[in-house]
Amino acid sequence: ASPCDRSVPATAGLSHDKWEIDPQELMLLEELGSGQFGVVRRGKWRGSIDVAVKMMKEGTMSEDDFIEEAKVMTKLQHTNLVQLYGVCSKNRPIFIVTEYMRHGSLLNYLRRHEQSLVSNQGLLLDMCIQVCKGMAYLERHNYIHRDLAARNCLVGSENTVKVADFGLARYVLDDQYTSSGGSKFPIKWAPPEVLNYTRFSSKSDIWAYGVLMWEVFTCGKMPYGRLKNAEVVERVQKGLILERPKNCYKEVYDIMRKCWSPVPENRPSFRVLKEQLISVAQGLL
Ligand SMILES: CN1CCN(C(=O)c2ccc(Nc3nc(-c4cccc(NC(=O)c5ccc(C(C)(C)C)cc5)c4)cn4ccnc34)cc2)CC1
Repeated sequence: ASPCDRSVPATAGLSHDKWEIDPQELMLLEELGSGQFGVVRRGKWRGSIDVAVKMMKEGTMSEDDFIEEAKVMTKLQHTNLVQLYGVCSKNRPIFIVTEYMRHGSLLNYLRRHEQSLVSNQGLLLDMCIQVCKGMAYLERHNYIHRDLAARNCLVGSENTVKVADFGLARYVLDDQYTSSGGSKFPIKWAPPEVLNYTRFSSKSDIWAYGVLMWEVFTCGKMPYGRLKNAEVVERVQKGLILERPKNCYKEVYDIMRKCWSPVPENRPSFRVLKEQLISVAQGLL
């Protein structure tokens, strides 16, 4: 019945949990890759909507806590956030269903298109601005990403770039990933207060965003090259920062450096950063 049909009670259709997706409405297609949690596949929802389906390997995440959080995540909606459509939580493994991004991770995209991107500072800056817009939305909603990096952003059609997996890090059970001493902890994207006290905040997301800008302007190089995590921790605590990428505008590098202020409060907000990046983009083009 159409929503304006008076004969049907207004709450019809809301009886089941809105964030719960019926697996029978999903058609699973090719594998897109596998990550921390297991296999990710492309799919079709209700026959026509392109989706990505994360099939959560048992024992990799605290599922009940995540399912609870999914209700909040589905409400976070922005053109630069990969939209969570819902979860299939009635059987195992649980599925996380999101909008589909056809060009894969930003990191792989940068590496694959280095030749055409390296001379296109305008496009690189635009990618950074898109990520900043998504992060400014999360900041406004007091939502911390906790693992912002080019590998956790995705590229869709027309060079759209979106932030993915925001907040998901809280539900990972592998303490090699969750503890700052673990082998899988993203040390190279972490500020001093996270290295020392695992104190996450929107200001620690800002530090990670500065490293993501460095990844973008180097077309996907590994920050600090082959340095071991312990050596990076030592350098960051001594106040050493990443060098200016080759042919990266000075104004852009100056903004990166502000994201790496040792004191969290001295780092800009995503709201301020967005304005600064847009004015640099206008000044350069
Ligand atoms: C021409 N090229 C051919 C090759 N190619 C692809 O194969 C390709 C195409 C599209 C892809 N799209 C997506 N790929 C993924 C995907 C694929 C593999 C692994 C993952 N990531 C994960 O599984 C994962 C990410 C983060 C985390 C924590 C919690 C640690 C932060 C844990 C797990 C995501 C998710 N998506 C959500 C929306 N769209 C996508 C991924 C890959 C890209 C295009």
